[in-house]
Amino acid sequence: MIGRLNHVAIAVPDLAAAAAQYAGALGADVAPPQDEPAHGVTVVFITLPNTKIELLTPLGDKSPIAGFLEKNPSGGIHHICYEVVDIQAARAKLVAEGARVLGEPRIGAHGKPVIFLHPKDFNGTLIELEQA
Ligand SMILES: CC[C@@H](C(=O)O)C(=O)SCCNC(=O)CCNC(=O)[C@H](O)C(C)(C)COP(=O)(O)OP(=O)(O)OC[C@H]1O[C@@H](n2cnc3c(N)ncnc32)[C@H](O)[C@@H]1OP(=O)(O)O
Ligand SMILES: [Co+2]
Repeated sequence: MIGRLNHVAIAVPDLAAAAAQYAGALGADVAPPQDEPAHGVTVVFITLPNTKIELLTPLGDKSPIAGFLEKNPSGGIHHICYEVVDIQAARAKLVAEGARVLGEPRIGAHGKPVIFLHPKDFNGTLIELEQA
């Protein structure tokens, strides 16, 4: 069911510093910051030849990544995002298999519907699915 790796997301305490490090020390193609108020994060996308990196920092006082950064104050890998062809079909299959799907599909940073799967059901890794 899952297809291409769309992005690996890294939660960071200082978005500007992390973006500058990727652009400078790592010589990467770094896009400007993008506020995503519906998701409680500000993101910076970094385009690699075979996938993307999403740098994330909290936006607002109810960010879903606040707890993660409290536990990992220097930052860390927060989620991985796989593409699926049909998000509703993927959601129905995962619910039928007993996985905890975190809410209904919502429009993500690429203007496409996304859902999240609880990390405790997937080897300690938070999974995002994005409709391709
Ligand atoms: C910009 C839009 C979009 C895109 O298009 O790319 C995004 O990427 S938005 C990204 C941010 N949004 C989300 O993460 C939404 C889904 N996440 C959630 O609903 C919550 O973060 C969560 C996964 C339910 C965790 O909630 P939280 O309150 O922070 O933690 P808990 O205390 O409930 O945690 C339980 C348990 O899980 C561990 N945990 C938490 N987060 C992660 C993680 N990212 N990776 C691995 N494990 C995680 C946490 O440590 C707890 O474990 P124990 O301590 O063993 O109990
Ligand atoms: Co993401």
